Amino acid sequence: MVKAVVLGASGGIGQPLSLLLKASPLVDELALYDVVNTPGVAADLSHISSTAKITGYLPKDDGLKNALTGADIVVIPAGIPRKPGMTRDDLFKINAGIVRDLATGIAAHSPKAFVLVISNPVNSTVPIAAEVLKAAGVFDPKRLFGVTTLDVVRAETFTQVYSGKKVPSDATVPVIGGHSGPTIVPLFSKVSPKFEIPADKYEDLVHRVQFGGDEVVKAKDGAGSATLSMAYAGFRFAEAVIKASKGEKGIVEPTFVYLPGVAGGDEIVKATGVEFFSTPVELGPNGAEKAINILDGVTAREQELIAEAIKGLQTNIETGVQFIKNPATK
Ligand SMILES: NC(=O)c1ccc[n+]([C@@H]2O[C@H](COP(=O)([O-])OP(=O)(O)OC[C@H]3O[C@@H](n4cnc5c(N)ncnc54)[C@H](O)[C@@H]3O)[C@@H](O)[C@H]2O)c1
Ligand SMILES: O=C(O)C[C@H](O)C(=O)O
Repeated sequence: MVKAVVLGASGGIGQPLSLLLKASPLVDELALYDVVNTPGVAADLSHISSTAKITGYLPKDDGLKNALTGADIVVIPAGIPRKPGMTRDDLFKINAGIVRDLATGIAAHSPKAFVLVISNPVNSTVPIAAEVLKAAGVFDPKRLFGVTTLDVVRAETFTQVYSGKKVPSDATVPVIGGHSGPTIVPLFSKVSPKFEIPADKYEDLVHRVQFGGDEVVKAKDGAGSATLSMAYAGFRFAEAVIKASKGEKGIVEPTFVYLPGVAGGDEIVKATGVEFFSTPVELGPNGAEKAINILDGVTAREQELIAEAIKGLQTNIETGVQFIKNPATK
């Protein structure tokens, strides 16, 4: 039996993500939580004939507790999205508190669940969730993930656009680092099986992967950021976590994790100097079983991109950690 919970289920990401989870044969029970509209969204989805039993909760009547109790996997797309001219870090002021409060609920009501954080800025909201879980004494680094799958999906898509060739279906373009502008580092040299990127397209391709989110924010013109592609990516990652938890072997996805708590992570901390980092992670029954170090043998240009990413990440991570450790200074 798998119980999935979506926190922020009535939003632009939350609704299509809930639709995909409701339609999935991997999910037996689906609980939707938001500060608005969940009874309606749940009623609507309940008419779909897939097997997942669905319920909707609002904050009243212990809604968060009831949604989370018994959860195996909790996906968090709660929080405000960007408008043109904003960076993801501009969302911190509001979203940091939202993620802190939801993580507090998870610590109390579903401390063993896999927690997938979508809310931006991911580079800071994941450290916030980690600090909340640590303070409650229930932090398991193998079970907390920042969802960076949309960067991987974009890298796969744009690679095809720029090369004019189909990326083999068994190939993943690894994207490492974090989830904002220059902290996003696609490693085209590490695509396996090998896939040549035309040299004259390389810089444009990297830029599109790093700033793909801005393209959508601009096109939506004040109506938010990526929602449908994010729901697709969020579902892809949630499905990977669920399949691995059921024993399926060989599932590897890049994701933003707390490295010191994941096997293989220390080596990456040594190389980067940061404790939270997105890297390909082998998933298993307990979550993140192994952080895979793909930093060796990257190109000189990729080396530069990684150094730039680390600078940004250091600040973002510290901002998140301090928000919980020293709330008075915020
Ligand atoms: N990780 C990624 O790759 C990625 C991609 C796209 C968007 N995002 C981020 O995801 C977040 C959501 O984006 P969206 O477009 O769905 O926004 P949205 O405004 O459409 O939806 C957010 C939902 O969160 C709900 N919410 C607010 N406070 C809440 C709380 N305390 N508890 C529960 N629900 C709460 C709102 O009511 C709303 O329904 C944003 O922060 C956005 O930047 C991340
Ligand atoms: O760009 C955004 O603000 C949303 C999201 O992080 C994205 O990459 O699309």
